[in-house]
Order: sequence, then C-alpha cells, then structure tokens
Amino acid sequence: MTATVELHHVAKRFGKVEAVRDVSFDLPEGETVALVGHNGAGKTTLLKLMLGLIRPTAGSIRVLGDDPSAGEFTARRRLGYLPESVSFNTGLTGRETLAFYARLKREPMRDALVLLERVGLTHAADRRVGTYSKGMRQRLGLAQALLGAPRVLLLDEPTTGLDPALRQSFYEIVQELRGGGSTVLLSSHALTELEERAGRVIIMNRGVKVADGTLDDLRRLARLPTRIRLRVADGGFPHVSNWLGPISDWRRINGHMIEIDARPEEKIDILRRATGDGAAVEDLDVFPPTLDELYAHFLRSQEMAP
Ligand SMILES: Nc1ncnc2c1ncn2[C@@H]1O[C@H](COP(=O)(O)OP(=O)(O)OP(=O)(O)O)[C@@H](O)[C@H]1O
Repeated sequence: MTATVELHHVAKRFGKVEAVRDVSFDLPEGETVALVGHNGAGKTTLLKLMLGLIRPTAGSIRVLGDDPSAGEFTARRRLGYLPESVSFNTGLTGRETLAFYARLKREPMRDALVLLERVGLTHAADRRVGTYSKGMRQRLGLAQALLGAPRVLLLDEPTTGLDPALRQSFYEIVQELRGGGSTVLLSSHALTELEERAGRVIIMNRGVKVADGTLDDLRRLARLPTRIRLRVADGGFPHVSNWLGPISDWRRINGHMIEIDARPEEKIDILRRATGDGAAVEDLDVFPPTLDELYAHFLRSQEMAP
C-alpha cells in the first residue's frame, strides 16, 4: 500500500529541548493511526513537522511525495489540519470563516457549505463565531480541516469539547474519509475512545517512539494477561481448583465471582476448562488488555530501559 507520509530518523530540537528523537514511520493511505503520549511527548511537534511549519533538525520527511519544509509544498492543498486549540476571528460568521479558508485552499464555496452541513452547523452558519460554544468551534475547525477532500488529515486532540453524540458523528466522518483512501492521524489522550477507532497506534514518550502497531500487535508484544471473570454457581467455590487446575493467579472477588489473570498461552485452555463438564460456571467475561494498560506498559518498559 502506498505511503502518504514517510518519516525517516527525524529529530527536532528547540534549543536544549529534544522534542523528537530519531523517529521513523510510514503512514499508508486509507489508515487511521492514533498518535498517543503524555504532555510534551512530541506529538504536536511531529504534526508541525509534517505540515512544514517547522523544519527537522535531522532526518527526512515526505508528505504525499513532497518535502513539507521546502518552499513550494504543492501537497499542502491535499493536507487537512485541525490544531489543538482552534482560534478563529470571532467577528466573522461560521459561513464567512469557511469562505475565508475555502479561498485560501482555492476550493469552491459550494463545498464549504456542504461541510458546514456535515458537521451540523448549518443552523448557526450566519451567527458570529464569537457566540459559538467550544464544541461548535471544534466542529467548525473540523469543517475547515476537511476542505478540499484531504488525502492526509492531521487532527490534534480533535474530540476535546465534543459531547458523546458529536464524537460519534466525528468518528463517522473519519471512517468515511478512510474509506475514500485518506490517511487520518489522530493525536490524542483519549485512549479509550481510540481503542476501537484507530487501526494502528503509535506511542510516543519524551520525544521517542516507544511502540507502533495494531492493537493486536501491541498485545502480542506486551504479553499482558487477559482478565477472565467467571460467575460460579452456588456451592461451587470449594471445587474451583479441581476443574480450574494449577493456576496460581486467580482470586475471589465476591460471593459468586472469581477473576483470573490469564497469560496469553493459558487463555484458551482456561476457557476450555471453565466451559467444560464439571465446571460450575454460570457466566463468563473476557477482558483483553486495554489500550490504557498497553500504553502504561510500554511507557514503563521504556523508563526501565538502560
Ligand atoms: N517552539 C518551541 N520552543 C521550545 N520548546 C518547544 C517548542 N515546541 C515544543 N517544545 C517542547 O518540545 C516538547 C514536545 O512538545 P509537543 O508540543 O510536541 O508535545 P505534545 O506531545 O504535543 O504535548 P501535549 O499533549 O501537551 O500537546 C516539549 O518539551 C515542549 O516544551
């Protein structure tokens, strides 16, 4: 699959601060990638490098085949960007604001109006942006980023300030774009919400890329236990060890539940035994490691590395 964004051994220094250190990755078309990390991890710096707003201290960057820091960056028109804090001229209406950006991107106004509709702002199109709520400004920012049907969309904390329904419709738009072959890079702290939405996760810590892969890849690498919760029938507790076998890591969590931390290689076997003859199990739930847990794991591993 063609890569729309390519970073090779990229570093960025601001005086003494090494904001990004030796980071490499490719982003293919049609993929949604989450860029996650603590405050100051280097996420915004990476986005600014891809946009050509700042130059790398070392390494090379290609976006849609161009070097973003070169004077003539022809790909910029096919690049959408939603900054972390969107600031608009509060004296302009929503419609005027999008018209301004449409002119900048040399896109027809007709498309801008369709986008206002798509982000649910048609009713407020003629109101001044100064009267918009935070969520409305965020949606206007998203409409601005979507102008020109971008092939690469860089979104910095895009769902901050959006209520659950708007988040949902935001991710529907992202899904559509991905279906159309766009690359979407979402920088975010909202790990739980990204879990089902991003095909791939890149974890940054203090300027360094510490993990990169699908959720399944990260789970395989981290080898964190899967939590299995079993509801045991009345009177079944005294016999748990008989059918569960020699597993050390299980605990009783209340009068009718036990919880097991199953290592990847024991998981299937435990489930077989829990559902086999003789097991007094009435119900079960399986919880694979969450993105939050994986994130904490990879950060810890990096902190502990020599
Ligand atoms: N223009 C600048 N001048 C000096 N230092 C900077 C500049 N921009 C970023 N930094 C520093 O580079 C590091 C990475 O910052 P960056 O904004 O990329 O982090 P981030 O992961 O986006 O954080 P957040 O989640 O808080 O937005 C931080 O230590 C920050 O202080």
